[in-house]
Formats: sequence, C-alpha cells, structure tokens
Amino acid sequence: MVANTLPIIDISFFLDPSATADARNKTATAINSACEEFGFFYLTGHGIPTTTLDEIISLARQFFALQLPDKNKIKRYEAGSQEGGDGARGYQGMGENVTGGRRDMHEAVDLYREWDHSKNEQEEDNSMTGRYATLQGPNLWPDQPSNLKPTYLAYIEQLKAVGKALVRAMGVALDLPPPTPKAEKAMEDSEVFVRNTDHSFWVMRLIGYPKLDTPFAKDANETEFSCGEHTDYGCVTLLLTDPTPGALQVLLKDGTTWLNANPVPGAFVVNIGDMIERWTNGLWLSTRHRVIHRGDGYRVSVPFFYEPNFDAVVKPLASCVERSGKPPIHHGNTYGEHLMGKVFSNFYS
Ligand SMILES: O=C(O)CCC(=O)C(=O)O
Ligand SMILES: [Fe+2]
Repeated sequence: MVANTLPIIDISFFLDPSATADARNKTATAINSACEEFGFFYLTGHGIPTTTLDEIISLARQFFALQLPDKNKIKRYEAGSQEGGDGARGYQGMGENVTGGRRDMHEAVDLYREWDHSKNEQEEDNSMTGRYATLQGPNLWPDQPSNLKPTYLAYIEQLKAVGKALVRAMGVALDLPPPTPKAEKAMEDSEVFVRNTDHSFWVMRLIGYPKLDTPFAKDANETEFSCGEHTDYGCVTLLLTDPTPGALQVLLKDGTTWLNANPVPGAFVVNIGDMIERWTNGLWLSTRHRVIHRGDGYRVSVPFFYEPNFDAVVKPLASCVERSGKPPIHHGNTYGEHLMGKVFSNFYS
C-alpha cells in the first residue's frame, strides 16, 4: 500500500526538560519509523506560536512584492567582487538558482550563520577592501519591510532550539548509548548530533514562487520547475510555507510515486538531509523532493536548514555501519567542505 500522507511527530517532550524517558522514547520510536520510511514528516509541539509563523510568511511576501531595484539593493554578488558579495548571501532574482543544471523558477533571499572571523587564521583580512571570500561576508538584510530583520532574528533563535531538540531526539531514535559526563565531540553517543550542531552553520531561505505559467524569459518552457528535484544537503530542514497546496512533492521509497506534502497549519514540514544519511550510513536516506507550483497565487516558503557546525567532521557512525550491514558510504569530511561544493554548483556563474 502506498501511504498518502506523511506522519506527524510531536516534539514537545524533547523541549520539556521534565518529560519522562518513557515519553521521549515513544517520540523517538515514531521518529525512527518516519525517517526509515519517508525521510519526511510534519513536526508539531515545537512551541512557536502560529502568529509568529504567519508574520514570517507575511514579511517575506512583502519583500518579494517590492520593485526589482529595491530587491536588488541586497543582491547577491560573487565572492571577492568589488560590490562586496560573498557568493552566497543576499537576493537572487528569478531563474538565478540552478538545480540539476536547470534554472529554478523562484526568487530568494539567502541568510547564513555569520562567519566567525576570529577562528579562521588562514583567511585574508578583508576589512580594508570590503571584499569577501565565499560565505564570509555579512548577511544582507532588506531595509523594507523594516521589521523583517528583528522578527527573523528572534525566529531564528527559536528555530535553533527546535533543531537542537530534534537532533537530540534523533540520537535517541537511533538507539545510540546515553552520553557519559566527559563526552567529547566525536563520541558516538545519543548526543553526537547535538554536539556537532552546537555552532550550527544554519541557512535560511526566503523563497518566492510565481505560478509556473508565468514566463520569465523568451525561452521559458513547460519543463521548468519551481524548484528541481533534489535532496537537502545538510542535517534537518524545518520548512514553513504558506497554505498553497500541491506545490511541494516528496518522492516515496518506491522511487516513482510523488506525494504532495501539503501544509498542515502550525506544523513544519521536516526532512533529513545528506549529512544525516551519511552519519546513519544510509539507515535513514535523505529523500528527493521538488516544487511545482501551478496553483493559485504567488507562493512563499521559508525553509530553515539546521546544519552541522562548519568544522564538524561527518562520517558514518560505527553502530550504524554495523546495523546497516554495508561498508561505510563515505570516508568522512567536514560539513564546511561539503557545503562549499554545494554553494559553487548552485548558481550559474
Ligand atoms: O519551497 C518548498 O516547499 C521547498 C523548498 C526546498 O525544498 C528547498 O529550498 O530545499
Ligand atoms: Fe529542499
């Protein structure tokens, strides 16, 4: 039988310090099933008020409704460029983002955790020239709507707490042993994801999708996607969307059925990324998904990618390698190295 809806996971016991181990274990069991079967689920019990979620969508919508010259005030520029870009942060116009070699029919603003300039000894001092290496510039915030920045900054703090609770639950869901008091970063206990995301190099995208029959160029054609088929490249994605149905589609494990992941009010759509697939040696696969928006109106979504630390070494966990019965699927490298490869392939240069 092919499932017709994604499971719903209530994360509240992992946010409540007084929750019992028994209550947490039940949540963890549900997460394990959801991750094995779908790699996608709805997340409730996260504690972020619906009024905040609505405000986040509304502010993104107001930004995209601005005239292009106003949006281009925070345009993304190449790293090292005179304009001061870092190749990643800022606004990208319609069709600038590329998935699988094809232009995506959306516009977006990308925000990342700010670079910790005190840590990287090799980086050049850019403060005099105003030129930045890839990912090392400041976030580019729009000045209109004026309350976007403070509202988003507060929201990002809330999302980080939810992300932390979720990866803590995932460690329990994988049946990893409890941590010892002196646990270190690389130890493979149930807190391994918490420790390796404690300086999460998070990403947030504000995305605007016009209806797909709106041509953006003379060569626009029927085969365009709002966002092409892909897996997410990090740890866990907390996706907030407006109520538009039928846009986000998730590929089921049969490899042929696309399931509409229609929004559930007040819930995030969560999916696991490539780093979780690697850590679990494929016990949990990052699931392919895409966006085809042919419905009504201009669709807005705001995914938050709760990622490993930039310097986290991500390699298959020994217990997962053993349980999977497969050789390690990756030799391991840092999340930063993985991300750099992705940032370079996401844009036409
Ligand atoms: O807009 C959406 O519903 C999903 C976007 C997405 O998959 C992504 O940005 O990685
Ligand atoms: Fe995605």
